[in-house]
Amino acid sequence: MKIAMACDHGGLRLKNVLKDDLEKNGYEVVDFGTYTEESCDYPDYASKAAKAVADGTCDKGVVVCGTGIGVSITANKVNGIRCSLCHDVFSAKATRQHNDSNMLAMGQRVIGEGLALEILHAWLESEYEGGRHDARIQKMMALEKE
Ligand SMILES: O=C(CO)[C@H](O)[C@H](O)[C@H](O)COP(=O)(O)O
Repeated sequence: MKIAMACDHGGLRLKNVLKDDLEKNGYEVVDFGTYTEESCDYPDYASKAAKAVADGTCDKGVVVCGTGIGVSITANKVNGIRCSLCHDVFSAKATRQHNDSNMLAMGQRVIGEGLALEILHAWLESEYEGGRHDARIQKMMALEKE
């Protein structure tokens, strides 16, 4: 599975921890930056990862900033993206099972690395349940066409 990743300066350290873990576990990572701690603007990087997921270049995406909020708002502006900001394992599982989330956002200034790794794996390893959730997702995505 190919994972698009991106961050700003506020999420660089956590992104690198998550990236190393993904690569050790056999995932292919495409890292859209940023690559240094120099202050930058999260939309410049989160948008690239989101577009790579939306156009099918990558299967899923993981984005990180200080809070996770800026990167998640950015990613959700791209058509086809359902980016979920998760700081607990229950939500990470639920958003895959119910929302068929295709991107995960987390905040380096909010949670520690251990919990972030648990959330990442819960999210990646949970499957969409379909059924009653299909119509709800279709209604959400129809808003992109209004
Ligand atoms: O978008 C954010 C806030 O919701 C992120 O946390 C950013 O990383 C943050 O705004 C960056 O802040 P900084 O003071 O420029 O480091």
